Amino acid sequence: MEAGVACKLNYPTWIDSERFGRKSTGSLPFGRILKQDQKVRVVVSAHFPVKTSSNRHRSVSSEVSCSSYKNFSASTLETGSVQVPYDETLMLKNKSQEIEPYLNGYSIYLVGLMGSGKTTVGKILSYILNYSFYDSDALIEQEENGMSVAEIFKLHGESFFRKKETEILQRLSSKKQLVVSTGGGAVVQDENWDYMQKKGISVWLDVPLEALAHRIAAVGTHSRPLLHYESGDPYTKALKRLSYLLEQRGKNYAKANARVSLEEIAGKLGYRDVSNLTPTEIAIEALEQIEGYLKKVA
Ligand SMILES: Nc1ncnc2c1ncn2[C@@H]1O[C@H](COP(=O)(O)OP(=O)(O)OP(=O)(O)O)[C@@H](O)[C@H]1O
Ligand SMILES: O=C(O)C1=C[C@@H](O)[C@@H](O)[C@H](O)C1
Repeated sequence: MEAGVACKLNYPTWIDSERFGRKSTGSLPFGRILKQDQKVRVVVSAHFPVKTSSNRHRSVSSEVSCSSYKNFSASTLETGSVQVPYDETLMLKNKSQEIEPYLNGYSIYLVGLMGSGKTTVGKILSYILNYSFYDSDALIEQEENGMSVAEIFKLHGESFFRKKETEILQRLSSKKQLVVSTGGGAVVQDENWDYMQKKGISVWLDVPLEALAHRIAAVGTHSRPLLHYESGDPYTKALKRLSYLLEQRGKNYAKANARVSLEEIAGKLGYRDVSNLTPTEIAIEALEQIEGYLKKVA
């Protein structure tokens, strides 16, 4: 009787390169026919063409399986995984190319609490997708002759600011190929959702409150008027107010077409803390979630 031994190295999307073509996930198989009683030693060795100076690693799984000749339902003999360095910029580029046909020029509206990284991640997305970037808070400040959001709140009140925010979103809604970082409170008004959904996809950056409070405390609370109501050190002030805001707005953020949970990304990548995540890793996940949403509604 003849038998075949097959070996397979599974590789995930991010390992794709010109070498492997532009398939998504896949495997590199090889096989050999064995004569009766013949033994074979299998050594899995792979070189991944990832050029990177990064010391970040991800896991690639390997699998050795065996099947009888002409019978392709192989049984798995051994599975394992290797840690290989990866280049997050290359992964971001691959992901953006993969998503382009589905995205079809639709704008991306980032929603989330203050400090959730809408501006930081938004700029990365706009660069890689070749989209224009807008920050709705910054547009309001520009239109108010450079007055800061905090000054606008103080001088004209919150309702004036909210009206301006809606006007800005209405204006942006007629355009495609934008990445928009929206104000943290934009999700509260239904009208704003109509504008965001007109030619856009909404993405919620869901960041744990403690991480948000740390970020905000690091840059100071002075520019964020809604934190002025609280007392205590900057971290405590931020945490108290953000907890209240999330309670009020959680269901509004959850209306977004896609959700990017930093806790989930950290879990997936094996990081203990969300603060280990880079903005690029978050941007990659945002593209993945957008792709998932677009495939679902296609
Ligand atoms: N992944 C990250 N890791 C660590 N710090 C980050 C990350 N993303 C953003 N930050 C920092 O958090 C702060 C807030 O980020 P950013 O301005 O992008 O948030 P935002 O959602 O646009 O905030 P706002 O709505 O208040 O304008 C900045 O100091 C930024 O450098
Ligand atoms: O959460 C909010 O309501 C706000 C967030 C900021 O982006 C600004 O839009 C403003 O400070 C209000």
